[in-house]
Amino acid sequence: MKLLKVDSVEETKRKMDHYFEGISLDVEWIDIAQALGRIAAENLYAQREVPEFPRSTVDGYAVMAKDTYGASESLPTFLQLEGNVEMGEAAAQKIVPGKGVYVPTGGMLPNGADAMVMIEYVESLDGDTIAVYKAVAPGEGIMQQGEDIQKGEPVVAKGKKLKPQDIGMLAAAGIFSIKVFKKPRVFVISTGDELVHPKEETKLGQVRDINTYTLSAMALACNAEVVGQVIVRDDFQLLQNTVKHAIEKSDVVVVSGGSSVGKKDVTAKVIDSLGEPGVFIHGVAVKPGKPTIIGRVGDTAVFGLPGHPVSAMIIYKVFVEYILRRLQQLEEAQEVVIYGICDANIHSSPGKETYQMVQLEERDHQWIVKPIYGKSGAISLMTKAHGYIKIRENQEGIHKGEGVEVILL
Ligand SMILES: Nc1nc2c(c(=O)[nH]1)N[C@H]1C(S)=C(S)[C@@H](COP(=O)(O)OP(=O)(O)OC[C@H]3O[C@@H](n4cnc5c(N)ncnc54)[C@H](O)[C@@H]3O)O[C@H]1N2
Ligand code: MOO
Repeated sequence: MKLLKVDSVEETKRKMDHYFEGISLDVEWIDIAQALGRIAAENLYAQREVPEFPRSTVDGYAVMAKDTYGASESLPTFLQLEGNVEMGEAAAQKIVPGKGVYVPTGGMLPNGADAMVMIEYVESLDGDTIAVYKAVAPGEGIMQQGEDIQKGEPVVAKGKKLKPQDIGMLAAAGIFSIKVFKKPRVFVISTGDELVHPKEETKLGQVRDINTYTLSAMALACNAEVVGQVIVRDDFQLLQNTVKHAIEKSDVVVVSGGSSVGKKDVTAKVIDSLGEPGVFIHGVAVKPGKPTIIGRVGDTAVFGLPGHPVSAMIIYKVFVEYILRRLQQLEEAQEVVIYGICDANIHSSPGKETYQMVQLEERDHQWIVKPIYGKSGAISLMTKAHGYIKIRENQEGIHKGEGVEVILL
C-alpha cells in the first residue's frame, strides 16, 4: 500500500546521498566584489603576507623596549628623537640604543625598534629629546610582518559560503578572481486544479497560490537562481510537459501539491515518467509533510512537496536545502540554532520526526520557548513562528522546563 511504509529522515538523507553521489554544480570564475554568499569551489591560499612590514598599532614613539625599563611617572627615561615616520612611506631611520622615532598608527616601524610607547606617556622636551614615563615590553604596540596572514596560508576552504570578512580577507591576501560553484537553478511549480494566481478573483472552491511565492523566496534566500515559477492543473500531460521543461532548465525542480495518493495526485507518476532513476522516496516519517516525494531525473533533483503551505516550507527546509547544500558542496550547516527552556509540554507523533513551530521570549537572560499551533494549511503559523524544534521519532514529546534547541526560521 502506498504511503503505509515510509522512510525516516535519516534514511531519506542517506538515500539522497546515494542517489546524488558525484553530482555537483558547474563552477565559474567571478570577481571577489561579486562573491558575497557564493560558495568557494577551491581552496584558496594567501598570495602575500599581511602586514607586509611591521606596523605600529598606536600613535607614539618607536623605541628599543630595553631603553624604557625602569621608566615610571616619577622617573622618566630620556631618549633622543630621530624625527617622524610618514604614513605610506618607508621608515628610513634606524633605532639604536637611546633613540626614538615618532610613528603614527599604522605607520612602518623603523629598523631596530621592537616596541611602541603611546604618545600619552611621552613628553616632547625641546624637539630633540623626549621623556618616556612608562616601560614597554618587546612587541608592545606592534603588528609584526605576516602576523595577520602568512604567505601561502589557507584563507578560504572549498565549500565555504563567503561572508563580507572573507571577501576582505581575499582582497588583503591578493586574490581577486575566484572559482565558485554556479548558483543552483531552481524551478518552482504549484500544481492543483483549485489554484489560481493570487492577483486573480476566485470562484468558490478556488484557492490562491501561496507556495510558488514562499518556495521561490526560500530558494533566493539560499542564493539560488529561480528560473521558473508556474501554476499547473492536476493533469498528467500538462504537469509532465511542465516538469520536463523545468528539468531541462534547472538543477532542482520543486513541485508542490499532488504529492499524496489521491486520484488526482500525479506528481510521483510524472517524475517517474521522465527518466531514470525517477522517484526513490515517496513518504517520509515526518510531521508535517509525510507524503513527500524525492526523485532524480538525469542530474536534476525533483521534489514533490505536500501542497499545504506549512508542510511545503518545512519539507523545503529539511530536504530541498539539504540537496542545495550538497550540490554546492557547502561545508557548514546553514541552520542557526539557539537554546532555550520549553514553556509547555509538547506532544509528538511516535514514529515520526515532528517539527513544532515555536515563539521565543527572553526572560531572566534565558530564551523561553513557546509552542504555537495551527493547521499545516495555515501560512500565518509560519509568520508568527520564530523557529521550530525537532522532536526525534523515538522521543516521547518534550516536558515543560526541558532544555531545547530551536532552529531559527
Ligand atoms: N490518504 C491519505 N491522504 C492524505 C495523506 C495521507 O498520508 N494519506 N496525507 C495528508 C497530508 S499530511 C498532506 S500534507 C496532504 C498533501 O497532499 P498533496 O501534496 O497532494 O496536496 P494537495 O492535495 O494538492 O494540497 C493540500 C492542500 O494545500 C492546498 N494547496 C496546494 N497547493 C497550494 C499552493 N500552491 N498554495 C496554497 N495552497 C495550496 C490545497 O488547496 C489543499 O488544501 O495530503 C493529505 N492526504
Ligand atoms: O503532513 Mo501534512 O503535511 O500535515 O498536512
